[in-house]
Amino acid sequence: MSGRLALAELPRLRRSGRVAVPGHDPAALGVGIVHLGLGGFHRAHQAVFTEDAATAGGDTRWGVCGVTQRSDDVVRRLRPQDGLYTVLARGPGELSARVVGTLREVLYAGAEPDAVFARMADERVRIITLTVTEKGHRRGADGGLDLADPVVRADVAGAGPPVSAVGRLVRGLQARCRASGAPVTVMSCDNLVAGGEVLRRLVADFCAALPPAEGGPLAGWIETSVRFPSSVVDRIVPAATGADRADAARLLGVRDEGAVAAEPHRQWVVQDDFAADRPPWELAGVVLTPDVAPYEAVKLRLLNASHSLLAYLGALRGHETIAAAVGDPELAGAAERLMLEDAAPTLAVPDGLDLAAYRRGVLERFANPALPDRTVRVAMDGSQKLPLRLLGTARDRLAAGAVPRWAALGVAAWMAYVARAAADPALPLDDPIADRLCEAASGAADAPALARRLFAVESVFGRDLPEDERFTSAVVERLTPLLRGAI
Ligand SMILES: NC(=O)c1ccc[n+]([C@@H]2O[C@H](COP(=O)([O-])OP(=O)(O)OC[C@H]3O[C@@H](n4cnc5c(N)ncnc54)[C@H](O)[C@@H]3O)[C@@H](O)[C@H]2O)c1
Ligand SMILES: O=P(O)(O)OC[C@@H](O)[C@@H](O)[C@H](O)[C@H](O)CO
Repeated sequence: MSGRLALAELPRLRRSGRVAVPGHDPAALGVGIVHLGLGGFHRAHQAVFTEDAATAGGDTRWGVCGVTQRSDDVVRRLRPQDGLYTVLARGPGELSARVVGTLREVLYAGAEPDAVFARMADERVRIITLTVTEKGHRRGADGGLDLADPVVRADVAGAGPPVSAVGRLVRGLQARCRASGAPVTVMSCDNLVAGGEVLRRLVADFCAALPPAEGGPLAGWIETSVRFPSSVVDRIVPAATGADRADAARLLGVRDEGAVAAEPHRQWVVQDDFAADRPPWELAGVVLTPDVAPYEAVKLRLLNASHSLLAYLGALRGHETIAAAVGDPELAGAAERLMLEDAAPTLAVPDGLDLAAYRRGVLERFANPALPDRTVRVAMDGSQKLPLRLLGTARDRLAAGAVPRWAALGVAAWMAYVARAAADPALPLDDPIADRLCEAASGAADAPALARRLFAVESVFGRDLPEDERFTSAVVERLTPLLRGAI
C-alpha cells in the first residue's frame, strides 16, 4: 500500500464511512496544549477526550503540540501524516476505528529544543500535560528530584539543552516567565499518586538547585502563575504492533504508521484546578472534581495492583498476555482476593462508584481477548510501580492490624520475577535499577535471602516495611513456593 494517512485523505475517509473522522477541520485548530511524552497512551487517551471536547464545544483553541522525549521515532511516523493517526478500539467481538486530528504539531525535544520552549512560552498555550512514565520523573528515595542523577545535574547546570522531562518542563516555564508570564496549568497524566503534587515538588526542587538569582524569581512566578492539578487516567493501551498498523491500513485504504490500539473503555478524572482556560472536557465525559485522591486510590490499588500481580505471576507461569494470565483460574482468584481482601478495605469510595462492579469490570477488561497486552509490558519498571500499586495498601492494612497476604503475594511475585529474569535472559528485566536488582537477586541462595536483599532497596520499600516482621514473613511465605514454581 503506497498512500499515507494525511489531511488530504479526510474527505474520502468521511465518505467511506469505514472509520470515524474528526468532527471538525483539524487544520483549523490552534495549539493550546503542549504534551510531553508522545507515547501510545496519550494518543489513545487525552488526545481523544480533547478532540471530543473541542468538537462538542465548537472550540478550536485546543490542538496539541506533542513532544517526543527520547527519540524521533514518533515524529517520523506522524509528521508525514499531518499529525493524524488511527485509534483502534478492540473489544470482545468488536473493532472500531477513528482518525484523531488533535495533534497539530509534533516535535522531537532532542533535536528541536528551542521550538519546544517557544511553544511552552506561547500565550495561546494554556496547558502542559505529561505522560513520561513513572521513571521519567527521576525521583529520589524521598520522592523529590534525584539531584544525584547525572542527567538532572547536567540539566540544572544548563550547559546544553535539557534532557530530563522535568528539566525540559522547567526550562519551558522559564521561557514563558521571561516571555509573557501568562499563567499556565501543568497536568500529570501518568499512573502516579498525587501526580500534581509530585510534579510541583520536582519543579520546585529543580528551581531550588539553580543559582538563587535565577531559581528564586522563577520559583516565585511558578508559585503564583502555575497550577499543578492531578488526574486519574484509565485506558489499557498496549504497545502498538504491526498487526495494529495492518488493521488500520485495511480500514483506511492507506498506510498509518502512527496507529494505536486500545480497549474501548476509557476514563479521565481531573482535579478542577486550572491557572487559565481549559478545553470543555466535561462535554467529553471527563469527571472534573476538587479532589481526585479517592478515584486515584481505587484505580491504582484495584486495577493497577492486580494488573502487576497478574503480570508477574503470569510471566512466571509462561503466560504471554494479561488475558492468558487472568484466564488461569488460580491467578484470577489471587487478583480478586488482592482487590477484595487487601485493597478494598483501604479505600474511601467515591460517591456513586459501585466497588463490586468496578472489581468485576477490571477482571473483564483484563480478559479482553481482542487486545493482546503482554505481561512483560505491565511487568516493566516494577521498582517504580510497586510503591504506588501495592505498598500503600500494605502499609494501610498493617496500620489497621491486618496482614496483607495478597499484597505480600504481589511483592513476592515481583521478587521471584526479578530472580528468574536475573538468571534467564529470555525474561526481560526492564527497570531503571535493573543492574542493582540483578546483583541483589544473583547472590541469594533461598527465599529469605532473596527477600532480605530486595527489601534493602530503600527507594522501593522505604525503611518501615523491611522492619515490619509481619510483612516480611508474609512475603517470604509467599516467595518460597513461587521459587519452586507454585503459588
Ligand atoms: N499504556 C497504558 O495502558 C497506560 C494507561 C494509563 C496510564 N499510562 C501512563 O502513560 C505512561 C506512558 O505509557 P505509554 O503506553 O504511552 O508508553 P510509551 O512507551 O508508548 O510512551 C512512553 C512515553 O514516555 C516517554 N519516556 C519514557 N521514559 C522516559 C524518560 N526516562 N524520560 C522522559 N520521557 C520518557 C517516552 O519518550 C514516550 O513518549 C505510562 O508510564 C503510565 O504512567 C499508560
Ligand atoms: O503504563 P504503566 O507502565 O504505568 O503500567 C502498565 C499498566 O498497568 C497500565 O498501563 C494500565 O494498562 C493502565 O494503567 C490502565 O489504565
